Amino acid sequence: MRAALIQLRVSSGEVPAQRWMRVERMLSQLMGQCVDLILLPELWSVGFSNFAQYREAAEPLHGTTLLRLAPWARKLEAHIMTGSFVERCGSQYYNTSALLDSRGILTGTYRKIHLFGYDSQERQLLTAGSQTSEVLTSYGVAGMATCYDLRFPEQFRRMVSRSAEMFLVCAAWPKARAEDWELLCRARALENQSFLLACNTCGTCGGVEGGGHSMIVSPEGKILAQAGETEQVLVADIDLSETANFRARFPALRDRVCMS
Ligand SMILES: NC(=O)CCC(=O)C(=O)O
Repeated sequence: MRAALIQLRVSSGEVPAQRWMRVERMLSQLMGQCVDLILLPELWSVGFSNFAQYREAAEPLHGTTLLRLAPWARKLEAHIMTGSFVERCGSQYYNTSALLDSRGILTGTYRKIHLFGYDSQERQLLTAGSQTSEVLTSYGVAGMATCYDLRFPEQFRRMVSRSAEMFLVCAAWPKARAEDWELLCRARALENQSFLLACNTCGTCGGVEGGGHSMIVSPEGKILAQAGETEQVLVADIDLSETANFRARFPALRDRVCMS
């Protein structure tokens, strides 16, 4: 499987339309590259730290993000994990990401469970999701998660218990905690013997510098590909049979003991 992570620069000085233009340009550059799965970061259109814009930027589930990305999924014949957007549902607002299949059909959604309360208004403005998300794709079962969720191993273990074989993570993780980012991405992959694809932002939004370093981690916890600190598309080939092979060779997941 060939994956492409669109590490987008999200800066306060820009309007979402400018980011959309760059995203669509990067998607058009993927034409002919036989990419199977594309990921975008967390709240890339509004900007994670642009809290004052959340309400105005909110959209229904089948809103702008899905409507604009679905034709790209069809054109590129690739799954697209849309990154997250502010979803409006009745009077509630969520940090929601979606997975489109290569026909542009919505196959999975995830509402961020762990909202970030430190130095952030996310927890005041949004409602937390309550369900993990495991989506059956043509490449296996994908578990979806968002940024701060990386600090909660029980969420990833639950997804593995529900058959996840790889994790798709969108993020707006700051440079200030870059070491945590790498450590947590590798730990969640290794302890769950699963591929982990994590797509981050870069640029400075609301005074917070995005850390970049989007990465693809193997089920053995090794970084297979990693972006730098600037805007770029990270493309890498992944051998998904490694998951089953490693789980059979070193069957730690079979030795789980129920602690509750
Ligand atoms: N967008 C986020 O969830 C930020 C998380 C973060 O900065 C951290 O966990 O540290």
